[in-house]
Amino acid sequence: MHPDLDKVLITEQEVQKRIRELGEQISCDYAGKEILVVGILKGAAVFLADLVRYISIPVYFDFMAVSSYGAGSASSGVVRILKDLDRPIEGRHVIIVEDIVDTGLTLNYLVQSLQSRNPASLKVCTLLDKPERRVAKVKVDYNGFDIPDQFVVGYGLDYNERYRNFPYIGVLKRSVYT
Ligand SMILES: O=P(O)(O)OC[C@H]1O[C@H](OP(=O)(O)OP(=O)(O)O)[C@H](O)[C@@H]1O
Ligand code: HPA
Ligand SMILES: [Mg+2]
Repeated sequence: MHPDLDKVLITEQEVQKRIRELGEQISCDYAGKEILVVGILKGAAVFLADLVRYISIPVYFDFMAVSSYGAGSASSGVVRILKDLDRPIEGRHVIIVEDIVDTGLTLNYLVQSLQSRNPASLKVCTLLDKPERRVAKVKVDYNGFDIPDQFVVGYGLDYNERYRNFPYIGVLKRSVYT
């Protein structure tokens, strides 16, 4: 285990097993259709890359990059689009793919933005959900794991852009970020 971590919260094997289940569930739910997965950069890139390999129906990719900014480190809920989708999504079955839903502010904004573009359907798939921290009410359709209110890194999740490459989810030591 990396020395900056308190513990491994979800092992590589547990992550992979759960992503396989999510991919199979999505393939079953959308059988006979094709889907567009929208990855939210940068955190969701690792999850999306693994998830799509467990999806057996036709799947297209697009990506968005957003930045939330506010006073200090707390998200203000004001979200700015840094990179928008390459193409319109009207009439398509869209799944937003996130690594984590924390306050829900980012996702709340994204759902509103994409819903206004008239997709045939819009769902949300996240690897991690921290329900205790929720500020904005958002509906999550596919969730890998509920996790406690601890700062986690790995498998796409960063602290100051570090640790995204870990194949597992770990709890970062407080001393690293205080
Ligand atoms: O529910 P919220 O409180 O809005 O937090 C969740 C968002 O924060 C993280 O992104 P971040 O802004 O750190 O960008 P990154 O993916 O590039 O790390 C994460 O990937 C989600 O998009
Ligand atoms: O626990 C977290 N870790 C990394 N990035 C995050 N963004 C929201 N919550 C987290
Ligand atoms: Mg981040």
